[in-house]
Amino acid sequence: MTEMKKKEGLSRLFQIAGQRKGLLILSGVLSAGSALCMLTPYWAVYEVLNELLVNAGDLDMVNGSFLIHWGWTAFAGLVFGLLLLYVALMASHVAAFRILYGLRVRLSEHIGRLSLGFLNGSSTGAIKKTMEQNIEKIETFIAHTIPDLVNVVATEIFMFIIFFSLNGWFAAVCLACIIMSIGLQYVNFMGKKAREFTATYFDTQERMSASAVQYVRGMPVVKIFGQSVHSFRQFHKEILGYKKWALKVCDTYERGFVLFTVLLNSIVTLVLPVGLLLMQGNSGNLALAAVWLFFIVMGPGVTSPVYKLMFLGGGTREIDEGVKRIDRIFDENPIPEPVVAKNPVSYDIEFDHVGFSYENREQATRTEALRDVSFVARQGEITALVGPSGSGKSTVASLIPRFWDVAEGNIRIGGVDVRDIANERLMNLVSFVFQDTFLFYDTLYENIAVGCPGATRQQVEDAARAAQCHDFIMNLPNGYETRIGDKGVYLSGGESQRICVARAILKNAPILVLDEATAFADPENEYKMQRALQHLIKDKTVIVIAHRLSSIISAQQIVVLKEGKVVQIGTHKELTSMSGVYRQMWDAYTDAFRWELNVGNK
Ligand SMILES: Nc1ncnc2c1ncn2[C@@H]1O[C@H](COP(=O)(O)OP(=O)(O)OP(=O)(O)O)[C@@H](O)[C@H]1O
Repeated sequence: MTEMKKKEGLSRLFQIAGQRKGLLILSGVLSAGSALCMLTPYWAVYEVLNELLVNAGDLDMVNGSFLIHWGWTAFAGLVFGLLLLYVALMASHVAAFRILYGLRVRLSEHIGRLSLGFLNGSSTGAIKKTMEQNIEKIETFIAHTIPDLVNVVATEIFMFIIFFSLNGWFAAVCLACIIMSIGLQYVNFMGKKAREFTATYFDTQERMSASAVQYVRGMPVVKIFGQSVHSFRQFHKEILGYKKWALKVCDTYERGFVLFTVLLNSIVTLVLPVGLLLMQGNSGNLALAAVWLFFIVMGPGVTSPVYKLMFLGGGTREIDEGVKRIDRIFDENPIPEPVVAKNPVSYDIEFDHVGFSYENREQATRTEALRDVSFVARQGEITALVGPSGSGKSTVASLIPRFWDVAEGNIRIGGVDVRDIANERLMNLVSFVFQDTFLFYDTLYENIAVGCPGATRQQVEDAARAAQCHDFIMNLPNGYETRIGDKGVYLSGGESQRICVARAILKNAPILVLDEATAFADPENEYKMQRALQHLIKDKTVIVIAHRLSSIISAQQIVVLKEGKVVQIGTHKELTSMSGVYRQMWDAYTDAFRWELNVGNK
């Protein structure tokens, strides 16, 4: 892989395509053969013109069967050419889909080895786009662009062989037109400045579509907060920005493009005077006249492959960008597996002087999230993490299953550093109920059963009962077989979260991390869920991140974080009996509660 990553642009694309060299060479050869066959009509036109001109004085002398023979030859050439092209495209498609399959498998395997932090972050949208669209673009390159490219180049080469074999002067005029126009396009589009220019143009285009999406998506917020003018102003600004660059691009490339088109279409204009000059001393030369006529009729034919070449070039740039994004994921380092894996037998979690910073590679910055964090979460106890927003609670929880690796200190499970536990084993040790629930597009049964693939139906239903979701599932039209998202079946935030809790209950891992797990529940369900959790957490190491302090009063230990540091540790009783961050939070919480009651009593 390392060797592969060094290449960029077209050479990188050809390197990927090279994985199925045999099929692609076959496709190229067939495509070139098809180009050759497709030129038979040109040859036929020349032969027919020649026959007609030679016998122009007495058309009765024209050999009719000769003309019909060439007519059939042209037809056969076309049919055979199309047939070859069909087989060539079949070969290139087979190659493309095999390469795509291999790439997707390798990418999936690689993503499977990456840290969960990378996957859980904002990059998931980009990964999805890479897996779907960017890989699809490679299909376009291998299945279409390569055979097209071979076809276009072969057509040009064969055409010029025919042209030069007929007449060097006329052929040279056509060749000069083509070389000059391609050169002009190259200067127009390939210069460094032009590339930067195009990049800015694409950026403004992307910003405009992003802004449009935001405008539409944020419509409820925009309406409720009366921000329509401001929000539309932003969208309007992006449209104007795009317009400015679109006009600039048109203005800049206009002259060059016009010149390119004029030059390409000037073949006949140049062939005519050259023919006149050649015919001057040779007015009776009918063979030369036939050739001249041939160039007048067929000369412009060499230009269409050039146009095709130009569009192929434009498409290749976009594919190249897609490959860069694929390589960016391959560049992401997998989570290192321990050389000698150790297996913890007890499940106390110990944070020992842990320090951690989030890294933003694009902007080359770091955000320190945790500093010198030390505490022990004991097995069979609930450890609650509390603290103001941004104090690092979620970060502490995510470091346990190695979403990221610590920068300083150690995290140990049963005395074993998490980095010394095999990744799969670590994943089996920890159940995580996230703040943002995730349900698969599948039945509710499968959504719960995913927690423990070998579970029986009874176990799945028991888990659902414990998480207080059995009743609402049974009220749905197809019960456990209801598919989420189908026929307008959607679950509320609380219901989705309970499905995730059921999944965690079924997994029955010795370590349970609950990130705001009961946040969406109404008081009655919260009580029921608390009871279910009580049952679930027996003998387990439980870490709860909670904002509603009432839900963690009974926790055996509360770790209070502030600005990434542990500022207090104790039980609710101990922490409320002393001044400090927790007391302030508790006072604020109970004040808010009293305020709510007072308002409610009025
Ligand atoms: N993926 C990330 N990339 C960069 N910085 C991050 C990332 N996630 C969190 N942070 C930063 O790390 C710090 C701690 O965030 P964290 O989410 O752990 O806090 P929290 O206490 O869980 O907050 P909240 O209660 O609001 O969920 C914050 O300053 C936050 O901005």
